[in-house]
Amino acid sequence: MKVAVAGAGAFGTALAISISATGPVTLWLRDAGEAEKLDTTRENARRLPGARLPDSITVSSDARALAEADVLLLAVPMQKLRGFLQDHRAQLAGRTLVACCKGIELETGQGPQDVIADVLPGSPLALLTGPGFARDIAIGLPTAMTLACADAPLGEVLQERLSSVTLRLYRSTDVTGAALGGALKNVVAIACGAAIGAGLGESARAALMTRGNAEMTRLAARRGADPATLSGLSGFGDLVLTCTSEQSRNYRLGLSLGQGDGFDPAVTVEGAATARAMDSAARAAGDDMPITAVVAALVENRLDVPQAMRHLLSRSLKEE
Ligand SMILES: NC(=O)C1=CN([C@@H]2O[C@H](COP(=O)(O)OP(=O)(O)OC[C@H]3O[C@@H](n4cnc5c(N)ncnc54)[C@H](OP(=O)(O)O)[C@@H]3O)[C@@H](O)[C@H]2O)C=CC1
Ligand SMILES: O=C(CO)COP(=O)(O)O
Repeated sequence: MKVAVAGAGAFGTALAISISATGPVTLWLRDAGEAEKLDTTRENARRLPGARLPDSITVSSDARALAEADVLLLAVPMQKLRGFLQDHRAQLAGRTLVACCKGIELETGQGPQDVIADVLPGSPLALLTGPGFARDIAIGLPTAMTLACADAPLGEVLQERLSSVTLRLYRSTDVTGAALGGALKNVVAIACGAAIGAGLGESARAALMTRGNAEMTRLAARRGADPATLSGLSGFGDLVLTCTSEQSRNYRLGLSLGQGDGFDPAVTVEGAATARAMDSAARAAGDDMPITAVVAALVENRLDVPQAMRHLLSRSLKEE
């Protein structure tokens, strides 16, 4: 089975390194100059400095490399996924597509699996998500993630090929639940970073994580997901990681909002657009998503952190 990773950002590079331990893999990136540099230096100095590319990784910017793969891991940011699929529709047709991004498309409210089905209907697809920082995966620290695939036999094949000695993949057939967990934990991480950045304390963070988890689970269940998925790696697991570590870009954006600092707009922070997309969808559907609503307001500068916290605390008292 020929495997390629599309997108040589931090995560795509880390996945290629991990998968190369058990077989050859192609790492595809769109920029020919960057591809040449990466191939020569064998280090992604821009996105994942310090991690060496093993010889079993072939670097390419040639779109034909996409067409040659049986399985393609899509490691581009959520808001760029549709454009990537449209640009390479011909090469991607017939391939098994594994979405590795976490988020909800701002314009449509769709998750990665829906965007793939929209652009390339009928493509066999899966989702790779869960708690794992690119750097940890790249240097071989122990990591467990979720491989979600509605087609159970295909899920088993992918789980077998994409797992390694240090990257342990658990299978699920609940693609909706896994996708929503991965998307929404980033929103809660922004809220937690904002609380810590504003000096509101660890108790506030614990409250946000717990009520955020309740919000994620409620929404996922309403959309047909198994609530148990949200207690697993792709939900609770990733929520814990992202809400407690400064390695997380979503958490760091929250910290900067709480501290009143600027944040580099070039950094990939999926939770910002996802909060806005989910807030609109929740309002339209009459769903109660208070943490998502305040994060959307924070990233749109409609509220500051003290106002956001006052808003959450002044809601009517209820049963847990
Ligand atoms: N980093 C991490 O620890 C983890 C990330 N993820 C998820 O993986 C996804 C990607 O994140 P990450 O790798 O960190 O992001 P980065 O910002 O590090 O990299 C994004 C990559 O996507 C490429 N890209 C953007 N648009 C396109 C396009 N239209 N066509 C081709 N390539 C494109 C960029 O290329 P260029 O350099 O040319 O702009 C860049 O290489 C996100 O959804 C994230 O949530 C999931 C788990 C862990
Ligand atoms: O999803 C991640 C870890 O599981 C990475 O989180 P950030 O995108 O916030 O850096």
